Amino acid sequence: MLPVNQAESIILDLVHPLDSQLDSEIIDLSTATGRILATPVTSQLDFPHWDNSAMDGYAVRYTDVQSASELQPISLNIVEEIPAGYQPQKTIAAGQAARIFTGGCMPQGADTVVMQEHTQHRDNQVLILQAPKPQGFVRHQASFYRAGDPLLESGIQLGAPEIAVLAAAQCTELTVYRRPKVAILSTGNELVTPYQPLQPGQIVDSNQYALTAWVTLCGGIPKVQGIVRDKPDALKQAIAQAILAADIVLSTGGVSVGDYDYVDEILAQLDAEIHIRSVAVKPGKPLTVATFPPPSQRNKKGSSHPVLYFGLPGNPVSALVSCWRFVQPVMKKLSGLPMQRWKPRFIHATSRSELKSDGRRESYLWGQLQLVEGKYEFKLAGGSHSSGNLINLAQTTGLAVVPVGQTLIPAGETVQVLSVSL
Ligand SMILES: Nc1nc2c(c(=O)[nH]1)N[C@H]1C(S)=C(S)[C@@H](COP(=O)(O)OP(=O)(O)OC[C@H]3O[C@@H](n4cnc5c(N)ncnc54)[C@H](O)[C@@H]3O)O[C@H]1N2
Ligand code: MOO
Ligand SMILES: [Mg+2]
Repeated sequence: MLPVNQAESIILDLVHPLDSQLDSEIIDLSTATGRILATPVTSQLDFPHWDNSAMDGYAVRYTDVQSASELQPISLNIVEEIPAGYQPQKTIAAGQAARIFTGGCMPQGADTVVMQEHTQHRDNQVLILQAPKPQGFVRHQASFYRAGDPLLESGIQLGAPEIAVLAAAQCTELTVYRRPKVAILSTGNELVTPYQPLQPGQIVDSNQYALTAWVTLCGGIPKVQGIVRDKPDALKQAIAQAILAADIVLSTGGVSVGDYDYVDEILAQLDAEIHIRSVAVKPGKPLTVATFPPPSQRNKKGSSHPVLYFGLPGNPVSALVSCWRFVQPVMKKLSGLPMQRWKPRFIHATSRSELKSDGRRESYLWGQLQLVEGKYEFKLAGGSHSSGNLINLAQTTGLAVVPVGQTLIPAGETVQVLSVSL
């Protein structure tokens, strides 16, 4: 059994991130949410595009109004009205002002905006009741961003603010990394789909659904391979097919020492290189990690990297915890995210209850990470912490770690919690 940190570094060393040229695609802005830029983006537009007003008020020449006060207001002639979207036609001369609204273009000659609250409007005249700051309330062209400068770097994942920036910059075609393809297969004679009636001894293949959901949330493309029976020939065929379909293969079940646990044997028959067979982690001890050589014969578009195979344990909690702990950083690293985004995130939190372990394996206890008055707390899920109990896994946001050699973390103590949120 490998210690968790050793397993982690072996696994992460096996990952070849997608290639920014060979593994990229051009997509439209409207479908870009969640995608990762493969090339930097530059805009040909300045931000703001032109000098404009930050307030509803009057565009003036600062020198005209610098001495204005309530006692000695200064009167200016209004020569034009400038709502947003209107191109000013007049140049503001001495003694003149333009009525202007937020977002309106500054007219020639004016350099300052006086907010409406510091003025009095009479017919076509405005009284300035307070001296503004020079250039006050003017948003100057290119003061936020200058055309041609770098706008967004490659490796950035596109969320709402980035999508807004790209839209404003009229960058409507984007080069992003393709989404990693992940083949998912479940092994087990006892498995049926959620749509089939259960016969005695059968259970539902929940892992297929859990992993499909998780891969989708990670930004991958799940390639659902279905249920494979615990028969060597069927398994061999299914694994051979899965590695053709994907960058990563996730199988569940069949990796322990039982008579029907064939995964490792089949991987060896298919000439996979097996890097890990078990890890000192609870849950998730039987974890097989293997690679298949690059698919050189396959006439596949994209870079040729080894296919990474994860033989995850069948127990539903073990399968998902193994994914969170070991495969989540793999997915992120593969996807083109920079290191600070793919490294597992451990958070110091105060445990609300005592956390127990047998001390032999690094134990991961599931529950919720909560921010209480600015500090993280860990709330252990109630009920059994058996790796077969997926029921209380619902709503998990963190996994509290009890290190090897430790059997108890008392309530109120600090614990390291792996955040599983994406
Ligand atoms: N003698 C030993 N027995 C076991 C050991 C051990 O060290 N010595 N390790 C135990 C641990 S820990 C785990 S974890 C499991 C892992 O078993 P496998 O990966 O071989 O998985 P299976 O035997 O196929 O199934 C285990 C369990 O999970 C259920 N299962 C399987 N697939 C699914 C699925 N797709 N959806 C939902 N549930 C699934 C299956 O019915 C079994 O109950 O081995 C222990 N045994
Ligand atoms: O490792 Mo198993 O996952 O303890 O149940
Ligand atoms: Mg088994």
